[in-house]
Amino acid sequence: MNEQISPSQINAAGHLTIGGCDAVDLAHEYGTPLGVYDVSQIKSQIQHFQEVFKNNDVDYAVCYASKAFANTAMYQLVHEMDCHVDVVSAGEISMALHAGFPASKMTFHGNNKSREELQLAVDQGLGVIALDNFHEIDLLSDILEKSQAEIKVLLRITPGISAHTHEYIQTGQIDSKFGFDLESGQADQALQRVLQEPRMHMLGVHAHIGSQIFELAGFEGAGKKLVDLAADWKKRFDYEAEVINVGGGFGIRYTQADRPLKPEQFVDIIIKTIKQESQAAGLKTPAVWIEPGRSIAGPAGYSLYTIGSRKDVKGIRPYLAVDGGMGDNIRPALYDAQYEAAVANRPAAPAVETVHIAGKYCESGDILIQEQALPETQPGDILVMFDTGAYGYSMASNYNLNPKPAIVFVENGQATLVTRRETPSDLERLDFGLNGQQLS
Ligand SMILES: Cc1ncc(COP(=O)(O)O)c(C=O)c1O
Ligand SMILES: N[C@@H](CCCC[NH3+])C(=O)O
Repeated sequence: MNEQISPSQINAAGHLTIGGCDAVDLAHEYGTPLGVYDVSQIKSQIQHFQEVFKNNDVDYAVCYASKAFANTAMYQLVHEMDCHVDVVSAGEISMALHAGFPASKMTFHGNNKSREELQLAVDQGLGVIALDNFHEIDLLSDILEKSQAEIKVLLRITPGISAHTHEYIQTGQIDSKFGFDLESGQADQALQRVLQEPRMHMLGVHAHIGSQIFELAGFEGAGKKLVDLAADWKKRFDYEAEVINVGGGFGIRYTQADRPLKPEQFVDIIIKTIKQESQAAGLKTPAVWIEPGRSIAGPAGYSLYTIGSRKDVKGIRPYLAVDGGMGDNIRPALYDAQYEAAVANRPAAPAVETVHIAGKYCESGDILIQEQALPETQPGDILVMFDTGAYGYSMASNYNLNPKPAIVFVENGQATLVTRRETPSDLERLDFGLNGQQLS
């Protein structure tokens, strides 16, 4: 049996349960592909982060990086759990506001925020703008002056750390599109500029070295660099950072080959590093902010698919196709990301073969799992893919005009539909006919 499944998750019918709900019943009731989130897993990961901060006696904010997975219910849930959020677009800001998430607890990120997005952030009174470049400082300055408003800012720094992860999800190396570079003096210039802006309140520094990182050294290095920078700024510009935000990126287990530290263990070491280095440099201990996305949403998410066609090729692994694929999870095609799966209606059955799990999209690269050991399967069986909660639904597309799946939250045996499945009319709603008129 897959090591992701504990015997207590198998019910009397022999089916996998998620959050106390029968996965096969969920698939039949809500249809497939289906995203299922175990709410108690989300809550307990957030609590683990919060406990680590409390144990280390530092001021903090856990800012959920909502790009990992956002819908109205998720914003409500993380608000209930006393989190801040990291938002990166007018869409994320609007949905968070719609969900009742307080603007004051949002940090706005992005390497090319538009004037309209910055204006929205100012009008709504967002808590913090993470400034990424000089163009943005000019835009924000102009907007604040015209709106007679003020706002807190963080400076996003590129710390010059190449984290060991897929190159598409590295962000801390010098050759990066994000943030102010340290080596060339850009970061110093940005600080001096912001300190002259009467309507910007300089809160502190930010760095995010990348995503799905397992090595501690990168996080420790980023923490040290940010404290060194804060100490240097205190000395040279008489400015002391109140907040050091180390971003997210804590790696999670997708397959047996992954053996990361627990996300809160990374954070514990980051906090200790920042505390020690600050004391050694004669600085007050700053508040430590983190921005975990994947580590909160990823392990709590499961994708349910219905198994359909099968193609056996002589001498080669069979292709077992499911009713979703790269449209609801682009990660295997984009990053060669690895996942594990099981048959939800027979999770304890012994494996008899190794198959490719193929999606239904018109791309040869639409393979969700290259090698998955499975028991014998028939069309109609329900396949569960584990740890799909981050960057799956949020990166979903309508390729081949397939609708995006529904999302269900489960907890204590109760299921709640929180995002309905798209329908063909959802896909047509933005279109006009050749004559420029909406077709009835
Ligand atoms: C600025 C920033 N913060 C936080 C995150 C979240 O990262 P992760 O989902 O790996 O925790 C990202 C995405 O990589 C990011 O760009
Ligand atoms: N989308 C990426 C993570 C990028 C995070 C955004 N900076 C992934 O699926 O792994």
